[in-house]
Amino acid sequence: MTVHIDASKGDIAKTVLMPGDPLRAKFIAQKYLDNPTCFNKVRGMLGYSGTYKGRKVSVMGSGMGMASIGIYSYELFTVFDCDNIIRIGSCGSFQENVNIRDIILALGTCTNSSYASQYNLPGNFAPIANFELLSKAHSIASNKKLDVKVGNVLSSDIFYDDQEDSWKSWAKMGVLAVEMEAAALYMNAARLGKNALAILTVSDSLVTLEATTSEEREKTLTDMIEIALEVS
Ligand SMILES: O=P(O)(O)O[C@H]1O[C@H](CO)[C@@H](O)[C@H]1O
Ligand SMILES: O=c1cc[nH]c(=O)[nH]1
Repeated sequence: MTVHIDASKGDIAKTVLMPGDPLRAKFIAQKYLDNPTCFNKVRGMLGYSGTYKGRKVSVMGSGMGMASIGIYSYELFTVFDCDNIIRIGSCGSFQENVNIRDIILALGTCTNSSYASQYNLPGNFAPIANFELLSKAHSIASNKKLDVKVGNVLSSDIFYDDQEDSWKSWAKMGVLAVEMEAAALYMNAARLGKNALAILTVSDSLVTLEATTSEEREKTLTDMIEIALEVS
């Protein structure tokens, strides 16, 4: 038990799916897990464990931003002995060929956050996905005939950016999309010798300005959720 997660060690599976939104965690648990039980309600950050195809799996909200997922993923990895955290989130496209509802496997992350400064490295760290989780997700998506994109994303501390066009500089470097958590998750996993992957569904496009509604973001992310559940 921690001040943020009111559970005992055995309550949480080795693999945890983490959407940003705790209500998405509840939706996934109720729709996909057999015998789901809620292990956390602290701060409304709902967490559930159950079974999927006979395997124990947990799903818990991470909250928005690197500070929030930094806390929850650190506690899941260190106090609850979780081995794998798969973020399932939404993102905004930076590229013309990345359309809304497309799925991205975040191979690597760029960030404007200072999260890595805690490690006192003599240079910059490149946060990357766990290769086994990523290749498993990729083959599951291929078997489902889903055309997923694999590449770099930006994990940003800023949702409402005063520099409206700053994303174009990342786009020029081939960065596919922006979200707000993967870099911190990948750094915690690297530091603690654990495994992480972010699977993202494009909810809006900074290129075309198209967007999905918040109801769609909560309920229509089924392909991404099913890939993550199959990986678990
Ligand atoms: O859909 P989630 O997982 O919350 O992810 C994205 O949505 C939030 C911003 O609306 C940020 O958390 C961002 O990373
Ligand atoms: O962080 C995010 C998530 C979705 N869409 C965005 O534009 N930014």
